[in-house]
Amino acid sequence: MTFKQPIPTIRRDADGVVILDQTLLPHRCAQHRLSTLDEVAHAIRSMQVRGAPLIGATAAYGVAIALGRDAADEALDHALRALAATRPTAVNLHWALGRMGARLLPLAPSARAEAAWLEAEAIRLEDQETCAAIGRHGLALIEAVAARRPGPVRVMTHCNAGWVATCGAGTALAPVYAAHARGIAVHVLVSETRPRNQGLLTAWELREAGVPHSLIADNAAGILLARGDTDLVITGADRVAANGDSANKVGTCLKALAAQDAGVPFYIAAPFSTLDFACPDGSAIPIEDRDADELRCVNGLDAAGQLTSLRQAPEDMAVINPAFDVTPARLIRGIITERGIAAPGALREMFPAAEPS
Ligand SMILES: CSC[C@@H](O)[C@@H](O)C(=O)COP(=O)(O)O
Repeated sequence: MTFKQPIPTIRRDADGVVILDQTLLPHRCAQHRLSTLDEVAHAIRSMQVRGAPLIGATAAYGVAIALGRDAADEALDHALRALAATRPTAVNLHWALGRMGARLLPLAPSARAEAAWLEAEAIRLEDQETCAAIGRHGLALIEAVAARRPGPVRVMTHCNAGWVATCGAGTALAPVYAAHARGIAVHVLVSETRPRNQGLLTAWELREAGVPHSLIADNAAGILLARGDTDLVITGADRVAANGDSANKVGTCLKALAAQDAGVPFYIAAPFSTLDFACPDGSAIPIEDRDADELRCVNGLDAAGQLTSLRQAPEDMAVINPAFDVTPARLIRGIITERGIAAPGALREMFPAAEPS
């Protein structure tokens, strides 16, 4: 059964795109139209759109939007650079821009805008297929647990790697949706994911889909793993190095360490476009540092139901805010891709023809 996004995370609208604004979720479901390169770059930087596969698709549409105004070599070069500068860690962004550049640079300027729209649409549609295939491969892991013991299969995840973060069903949540569709009982443990609380997006989309879940504090993961309340951990990734080291939302590595200690298998689910064979290991993955106010302030609804930002730490409090961490390959049982589940140390053997992104 093909997964249909309840609200498209991105769709073409004439010479622009309409996005689901993730900065307002889970409190408000609002869509915005983006019609300039600057608006697209801002949407990615501010995380109105976020999640590695969706960032890549959005950037591809951003190129098409820019070329609709000016398709000369300089304008194309400017669009590719401006979008590449928005966020450093998710390699899908750079993969998508590389693909757009390779497709468009050889063309005459007059042919570029139309070709850019077609290529961006292709990236979006391919992501739907990719998510579905990740779901099919990951489903086998959930089925294996369900066959072993009664009761719901308890899957812990971190951040949001569901449909909201992609153009399809998601990556880490795709196996969960596939299991739910098959009638296999699952219960998802959703960590909050401070400071940006992407776990709330995960809890929101699971609730909308009727998938049982519990929101947990990030710091509760250790005890829930140690006392045997978790069968599997599955998270997404923003960049997987050639040796299998995987960057994902900060806090992922702590879950992998706790999972290893508790003997719970830890999996990464990511499309092939997240594998970066040009990056030898995790130490070469650029880690994004984000604004200190993400920690000093919390967003939520006030008593009148208005979205508001509350300061919880003084304006001048020193903050360190890395947005991602790197989970070493030795802690990862497998990487669930659309082409199958690979052992992290065997990516090159499993995908020998892979081009560096
Ligand atoms: C399918 S999304 C995979 C990852 O991009 C996701 O787990 C993640 O870390 C997202 O980070 P974000 O900073 O919210 O873009």
